[in-house]
Amino acid sequence: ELEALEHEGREYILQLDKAAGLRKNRANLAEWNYTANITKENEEKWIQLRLEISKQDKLAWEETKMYKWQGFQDNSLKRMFKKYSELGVAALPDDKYKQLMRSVSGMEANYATSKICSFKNETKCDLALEPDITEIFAKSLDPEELKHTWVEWHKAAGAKARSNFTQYVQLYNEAAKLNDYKDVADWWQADYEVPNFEEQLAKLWDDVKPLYQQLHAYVRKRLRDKYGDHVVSAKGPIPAHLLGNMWAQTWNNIESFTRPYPDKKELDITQAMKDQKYTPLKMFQMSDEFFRSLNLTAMPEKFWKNSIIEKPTDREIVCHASAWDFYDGEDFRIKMCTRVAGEQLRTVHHEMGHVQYYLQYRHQPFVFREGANPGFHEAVGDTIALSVSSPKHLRSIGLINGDAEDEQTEINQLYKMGIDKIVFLPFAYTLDLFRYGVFRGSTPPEDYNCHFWRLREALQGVEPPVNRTEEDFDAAAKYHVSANVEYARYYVSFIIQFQFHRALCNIAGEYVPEDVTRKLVDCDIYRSVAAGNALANMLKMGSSKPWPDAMEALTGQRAMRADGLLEYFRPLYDWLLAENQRTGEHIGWQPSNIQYC
Ligand SMILES: C=C(C[SeH])C(=O)N1CCC[C@H]1C(=O)O
Ligand SMILES: [Zn+2]
Repeated sequence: ELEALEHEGREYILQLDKAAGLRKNRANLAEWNYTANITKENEEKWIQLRLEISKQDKLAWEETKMYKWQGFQDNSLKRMFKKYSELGVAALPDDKYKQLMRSVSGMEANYATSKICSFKNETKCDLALEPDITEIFAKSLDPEELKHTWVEWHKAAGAKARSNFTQYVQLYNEAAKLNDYKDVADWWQADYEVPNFEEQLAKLWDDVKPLYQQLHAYVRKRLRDKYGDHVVSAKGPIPAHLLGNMWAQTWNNIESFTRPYPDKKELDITQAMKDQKYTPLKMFQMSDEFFRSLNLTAMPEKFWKNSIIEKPTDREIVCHASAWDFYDGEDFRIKMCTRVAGEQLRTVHHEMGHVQYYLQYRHQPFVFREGANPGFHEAVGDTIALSVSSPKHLRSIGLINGDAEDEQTEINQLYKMGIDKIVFLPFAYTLDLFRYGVFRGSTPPEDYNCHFWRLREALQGVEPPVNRTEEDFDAAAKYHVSANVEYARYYVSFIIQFQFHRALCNIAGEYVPEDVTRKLVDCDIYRSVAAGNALANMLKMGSSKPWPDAMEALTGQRAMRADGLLEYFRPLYDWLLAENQRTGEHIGWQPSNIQYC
């Protein structure tokens, strides 16, 4: 009898899954049409379609509830039923669902179309985040220009989003409760399927904090050397506008004047890419070739036809890089306003990693066509980029000229990787610790900006360039806050990508513990079919099993741990400890003199 019920349940869920796949295809096409051409008409079409689809989702959900699936034998079948037992935002009544959709697309459109006036020419007021403002932050060494650009962007993209954001929090929390969660923080953390996710994040930060503090102290000293102690104090937080990035989330753009051994050549490959006439298409073709060298899947023909890899000039689009699965097994796309620069080559690999994951799990039921957890999806491309960023690989593709690997160039290399990977962690941690507080109500709207900056100062040791008030809303000046994209996934990714990298380097024979000729920092898995097959086996699983199973399949570990990252950066940590002692630099930071609460 139970056999028959389970058999009937399987028939049902597989047919439901196919129908759900078609709905995802239609929804993603409508979202693509809106974000690739931001108009009121396309926004309305996307909202109407999601409303129509929510009705079909609700019918399917009512029917699924009738099955006694908890008692089934087949774990995979139970996992499918469990996932389809959660309705999602469609649980909201129509009017509230529409309001929620409008508040998010309103924030996202504001972010994507915000323009500011130039510091150097105040009548020129058409500067967009990409490429104009990003280029200013990458190149300008004028603290006043950087301050102006920072303040204007945060006014246009942050403050303007405050009312939409407040409404979004209210409605999204209602949807969370309708799905049996306490609040959205609870809902977001459920995707990681561990009971103590937030404690795990805190433990990882405890493990990495000493390394971050040493790097922070060293960079603050080098910035003080550059700009003077009236701009950068000896013991306070670092002013956020001097770190080469609007959100101070990666400091790679200040490598040229802060690297440990300045007489050794610069490792940033942007100039070499420009000299060699790199184009966005060439960057994508190189990434595709790297994946193929691992015996992974080539980008399908539709990818090259349908993707947008350069900023269009005839319309407004969401420029923030994104990868898309249209759930039909052949239509996969990237939308990116690509610039020819070193950090963009990493982003290209990041996005191509998403598409490779889509390709590897495209035979799974639709409901399992996800990352093992959201952090896995963000880690694939970055893991490949760790090999691409190695001096050995960059030399092999002619982006850096030969230089004997000595102690000093290795420290410079680890420093370059550290100001990208280590400094990102407290930024990512801040962004969702802040939003957990917002969704839980411990951060009410009147405290949004004060709590945001209190966390940024406590964890990142950065301060705003000027005083802030609750007229501002600086969190929304970051894409993911304006676009309702959860961010702990990146914090997880920047930890587990080093576990993945170490495992793949081991399999490729590129890394042997304690063997100085096989160091992790020099590892390049390029052309290792063995490494590619191991990665593919993990990617093929999608979310069909709990993520510890996927982690174990590739690394032999069942938990996310900082040991991979700490092993990778060990030589840099030792160097920073000695260097900061030599210069007597204060480690850590005292409270800022800037007012923001
Ligand atoms: C490139 C993407 C698209 Se999923 C991105 O948002 N990333 C990649 C690294 C961190 C985060 C960011 O830019 O804030
Ligand atoms: Zn991503």
